[in-house]
Amino acid sequence: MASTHEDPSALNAPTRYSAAQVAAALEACAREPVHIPGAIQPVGCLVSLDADLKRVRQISANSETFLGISVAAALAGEPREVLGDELLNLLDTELVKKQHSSACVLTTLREVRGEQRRFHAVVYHSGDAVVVELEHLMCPDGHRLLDTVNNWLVEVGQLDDIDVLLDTLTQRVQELTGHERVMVYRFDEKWNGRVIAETRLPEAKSFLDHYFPASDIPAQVRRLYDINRVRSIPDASAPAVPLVPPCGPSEAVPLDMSQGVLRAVAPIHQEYLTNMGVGASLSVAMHEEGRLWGLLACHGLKSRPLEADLRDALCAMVQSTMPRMMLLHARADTRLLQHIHDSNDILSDESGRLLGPDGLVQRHGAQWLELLDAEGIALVIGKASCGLGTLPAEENLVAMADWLSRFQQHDSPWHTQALEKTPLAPWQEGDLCGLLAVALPTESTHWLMLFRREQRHSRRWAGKPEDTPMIRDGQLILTPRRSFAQWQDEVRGQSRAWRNIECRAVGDLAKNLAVLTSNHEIAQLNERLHRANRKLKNLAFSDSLTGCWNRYRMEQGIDAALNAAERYYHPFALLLFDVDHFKQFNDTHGHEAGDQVLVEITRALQDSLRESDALGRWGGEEFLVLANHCETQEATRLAERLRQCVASIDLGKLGRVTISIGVTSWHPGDTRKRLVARADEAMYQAKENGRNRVETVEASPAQV
Ligand SMILES: Nc1nc2c(ncn2[C@@H]2O[C@H](COP(=O)(O)OP(=O)(O)OP(=O)(O)O)[C@@H](O)[C@H]2O)c(=O)[nH]1
Repeated sequence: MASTHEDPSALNAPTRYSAAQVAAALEACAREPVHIPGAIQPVGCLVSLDADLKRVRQISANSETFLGISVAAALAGEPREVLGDELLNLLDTELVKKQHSSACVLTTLREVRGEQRRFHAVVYHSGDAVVVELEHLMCPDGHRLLDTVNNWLVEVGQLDDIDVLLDTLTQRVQELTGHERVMVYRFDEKWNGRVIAETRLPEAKSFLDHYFPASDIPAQVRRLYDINRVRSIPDASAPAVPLVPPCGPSEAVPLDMSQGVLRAVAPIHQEYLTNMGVGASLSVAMHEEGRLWGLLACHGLKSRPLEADLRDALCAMVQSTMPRMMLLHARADTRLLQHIHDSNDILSDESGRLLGPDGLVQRHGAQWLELLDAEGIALVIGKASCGLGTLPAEENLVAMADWLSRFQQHDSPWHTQALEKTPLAPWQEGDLCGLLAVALPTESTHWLMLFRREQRHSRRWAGKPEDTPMIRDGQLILTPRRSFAQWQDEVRGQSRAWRNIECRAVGDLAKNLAVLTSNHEIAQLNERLHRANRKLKNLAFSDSLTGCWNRYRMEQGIDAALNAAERYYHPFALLLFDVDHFKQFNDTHGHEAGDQVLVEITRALQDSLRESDALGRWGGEEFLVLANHCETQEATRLAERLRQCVASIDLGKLGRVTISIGVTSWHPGDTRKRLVARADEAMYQAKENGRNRVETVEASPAQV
């Protein structure tokens, strides 16, 4: 038999009951007033007094056998006669004067039928009344119990594994109380219980790993566990002892016994225990950060008297287990977060270049998938996505992200175990039915998504849940289950649930990814800006035909050289040249061929110049060489070398060209204009003197 739904309360209903009928039955069950039964269990005796402790209001019908005083005498007499002076004084000082709102435990000696008896008293306020619940203390051995609790405190501190911790707790409790079966029962988010640890004797059947539907422990019973951690039923079949009178003198409802230990067992619960084969039961609530987390549940196959002191010691053991368990949970959670943070520590790849979204997912995705136990990870950025592992098609990822962007809050994770039950169902693919999605904080259309596969599993229920409901007086009511024989259903269409800590880890991951992808976008933008700047700079400073410096850049170069020369006396020279008979060349071979010649000359000369020298086009077919750290003689030698270089260029069918070079060198007091004019004069002389030659003009003596 297979069931695809998740709600165990629905599981309780065979198909002939409607959902509304089941809901109404559950609600009726949850209203059952279990805290005001008007009776107690026979293991003790209850006395309720006026708040000023002057009058007995109610007493349980077993007072004669328990305290040696008849109900009539107790109600007519003084509280002192019922409880004894010692307890009455303690009540006054410990509960009334200190205004305790929760229950206190007191012990007292009192004579009963000529014999001194020791009593354990749980005392508490209930409405206007002060309530005293008395139990006999048979063989008080406080030291043994203190030792047991102390030993447990030491042992608990040494256990580093939650499963071992809970198993050990059930073992120690079983050794202490002798119950045939001791279990830790954990609630899920829908209040179904699952037995996660168990110690039992061979005669008790195992409930380990079994589920109990939420209706087994209805809401009002769970609420009682928030008020009162312990529920002890030493004899499940013992008849209840009524309170006399049934209500307090001025009250219309029976006494609220939420804080006590003797509260009578509701008939429905008695029937439940009997059907389960349980003769005695003891449950201690386990809270995690104020919320009921589970129960330590002890079952005796027969009735099993339980010393009140032992019950208190057991409660202390369970309470001291919870902080340790929370610590171990917190440690495991911290480890997960730490792993996620560690994997984010690498902000760039080995070469120092920032990785883009795709690079990041490819590089770290496998690790994240392993840590988060997921099948696929995708980063959806607007209309595009990148990812790793098993994922829906890109258009489906984008459609899901689009829906999330429009309909979900962006500051908290969105998750599901069953996509088919959400509006994202149309885009679900295959068995990827679990999704955890977090918006990147920088951009609401960017989503980090993790997918989990369906995790089909069987749930073993303790008894067939359909056994529960029945029709009484034309109404569906919940009755205790009659059969606890194992029954199994199969859960389909669901992935493993996303834990809170996993949501947090993915939230942190999304934050880091947002920073990394923004950094990458900024880096890319910078790179583009840088390239554009370089291009602009080249355009502004270089000659478009030859690629050498343009006139503007050359002027800057001469000015810089002039400054360096004036300040540090760094000499430099200018070489101005143009192509001989270039007009004729152009006329013969065409302007384009002329251009080609200028390019060839530039390439050849640039190869033969030093790094510190610069070649620039001064205008038309005129070029300038700025030769740094260079005096006239050296400059003239350089010019000669350049002349020869040009003359040796083989232009194929175009033949060869020559250049005439005018050289001048810096003299103190020179300006750019003066320098260029001297170079021009020198070049003119070279032309005049026959071309294809070098001439030098020094500064005039007047200038020197
Ligand atoms: N192809 C080409 N020709 C250019 C360029 N700039 C200037 N010229 C030409 O260069 C020639 C220069 O001619 P002129 O100033 O008469 O001098 P020349 O013919 O070289 O004679 P000399 O300099 O006296 O040897 C002109 O025909 C210009 O059109 C250019 O960028 N490309």
